[in-house]
Amino acid sequence: MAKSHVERIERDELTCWRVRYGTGELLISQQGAQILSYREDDQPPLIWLSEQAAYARGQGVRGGVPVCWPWFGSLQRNPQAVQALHDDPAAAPAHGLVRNLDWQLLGIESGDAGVHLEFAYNTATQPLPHWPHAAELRLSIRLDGRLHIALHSHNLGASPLPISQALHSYFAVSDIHQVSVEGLHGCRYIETLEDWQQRQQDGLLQFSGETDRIYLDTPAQLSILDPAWQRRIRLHSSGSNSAVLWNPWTDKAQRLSQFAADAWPGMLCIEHANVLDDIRTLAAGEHHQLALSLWSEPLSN
Ligand SMILES: O=P(O)(O)OC[C@H]1O[C@@H](O)[C@H](O)[C@@H](O)[C@@H]1O
Repeated sequence: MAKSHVERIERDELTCWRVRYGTGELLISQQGAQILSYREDDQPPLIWLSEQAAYARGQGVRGGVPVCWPWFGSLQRNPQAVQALHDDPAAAPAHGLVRNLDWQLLGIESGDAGVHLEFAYNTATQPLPHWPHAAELRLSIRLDGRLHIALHSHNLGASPLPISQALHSYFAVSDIHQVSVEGLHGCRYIETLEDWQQRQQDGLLQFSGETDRIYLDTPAQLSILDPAWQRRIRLHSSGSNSAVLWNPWTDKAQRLSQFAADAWPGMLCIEHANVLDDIRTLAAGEHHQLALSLWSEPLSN
């Protein structure tokens, strides 16, 4: 029977929970309900956390799985309907408003089958700056040999609520030059580094320079093939048909906060999302769930 254990710890200014189940260990901060790291004892981390991460109030932590909501990326690059919910789109921060705020921990269930934590953020009781709308967010995190993350949005208002969002997951890889992403063949993508031109993926995605792409019509199953670490990270999602693939490479790495200049070969972001023509408009009272399960398999499988 796998053993489980949950303990509350402080990392500098942030309250966190360290969660163990069997060979798995998760670290989660209350700020942003952000998964900071995830590893299984017998292998390198699955989720990457920067060596230069700062655990400071009001500042996103570099790495883990930040929640981007109620918009993803630059608000001004979002469809007009998403921008219109904000009082001042030109002054809005990237990646929405909830990644730097404390969420409420609703409960922890720990048992033989796994450990489950549930966080909530209610914009009716904890208003967001310049975004005067009522919605409840829930983030469910379950560790049971695999990691399951579900971001649930509920429109509490009387009008339709258009949102974009993402689980901005940073994955740990042996060396970005050697990994491939499987499952994107045939998908349209927006090349944000070249005037947001639309292109189409042909075959596996491999990396040879700065990458910042928005893939559309994405399937429910993607994977990261990592021969040097002899593993494949499986990613199964629901409620999402878009994904952002990002590696800053050499130059952008030097400009990023909390990011060592030589850290870029060891990480890859695959951000399961609802962006561009995959944004979701929740009718009054409607719910939407964006979910991701991840685990690794040895390459012989
Ligand atoms: O530094 P931030 O706000 O966490 O954003 C990191 C990256 O997030 C990615 O989602 C974007 O596509 C990149 O363009 C961006 O640089």
